[in-house]
Amino acid sequence: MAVYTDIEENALKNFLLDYDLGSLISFEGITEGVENSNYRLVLSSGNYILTLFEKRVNSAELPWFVGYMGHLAKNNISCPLPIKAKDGQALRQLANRPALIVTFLDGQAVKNITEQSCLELGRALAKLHKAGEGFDSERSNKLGAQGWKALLSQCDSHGDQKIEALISQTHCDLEKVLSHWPEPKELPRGQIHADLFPDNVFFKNESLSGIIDFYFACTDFFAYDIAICINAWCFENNEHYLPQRTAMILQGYEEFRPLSPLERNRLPVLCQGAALRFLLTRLYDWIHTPPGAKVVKKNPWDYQKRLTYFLEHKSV
Ligand SMILES: Nc1ncnc2c1ncn2[C@@H]1O[C@H](COP(=O)(O)OP(=O)(O)O)[C@@H](O)[C@H]1O
Ligand SMILES: N[C@@H](CCOP(=O)(O)O)C(=O)O
Repeated sequence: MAVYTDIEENALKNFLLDYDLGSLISFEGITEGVENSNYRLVLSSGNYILTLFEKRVNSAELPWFVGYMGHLAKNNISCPLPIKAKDGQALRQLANRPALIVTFLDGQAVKNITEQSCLELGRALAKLHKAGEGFDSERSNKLGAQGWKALLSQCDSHGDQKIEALISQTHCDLEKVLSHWPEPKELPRGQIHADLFPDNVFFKNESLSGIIDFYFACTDFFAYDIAICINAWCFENNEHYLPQRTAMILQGYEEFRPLSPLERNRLPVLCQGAALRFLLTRLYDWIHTPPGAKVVKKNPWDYQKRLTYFLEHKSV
């Protein structure tokens, strides 16, 4: 459960006085997620999500996320819309954390990934990339290739042999990936979601209904966002790669944004990098998450398997 920060009912009621959203009916911490503390709010005006930003989010960058989500919502992307308080500001403070209320999206994460859901994912991703073109403020990818070595250097096994082996193998794999990582100008770039896992894509009546969790969004290669989706959506039981799912993501994507031959050609290395990025953050969290935190830690070895797959197979 990802609730790192508890909130008191009275503090929440006081906080809500700054908004025109009516009165508090109920609220509860949300069990899913790993990054921030999320609460579902039932207010007299409807349902909302309250996020208290934790560890990885730099509060100076929050206005970028708020601006980006607002821009997407204005451009017909079904995503959470930040709610402004009476003073016109969406970003506030609660329980000593930066806090944001956004609209609640209907729908649920897909239970069984199908080729049809991958097709819809590809379409939605291309539309997201196109819609982001009008938002020209840049946010560098802090978890991009230039940050991987620093992240790995902060991982210490503390004598655990299994983790030691993972760290040591990752040092070798990281060098391999970096040795042929594309130069910044080599591929088309723009605003990307950067964490479009199945839990961040909602479906309703079998159709894709919305995208959430934009707090890793940044400016990077569009094709890297596709590579993240291939990692997250196209493996069965974390073991078996299903290329037909990738084909469907690409088919859906190219209906709205055709890939250049170079983007296609670089997809395998981008898939390696995407696997490595999630391996690294999961490894970091595996080691650093405090024992009492109400969060289910994610398994880094699942992404080591993907990385090994993409290092051994140079096509997607
Ligand atoms: N705008 C939203 N509408 C509906 N549910 C949401 C919304 N934002 C978050 N949630 C719920 O909260 C959960 C955790 O949100 P998420 O942004 O993925 O958290 P984290 O960034 O901490 O991992 C989601 O899986 C979803 O169930
Ligand atoms: N998707 C990442 C972790 C971030 O979790 P989310 O709940 O914010 O999507 C991973 O699987 O490692």
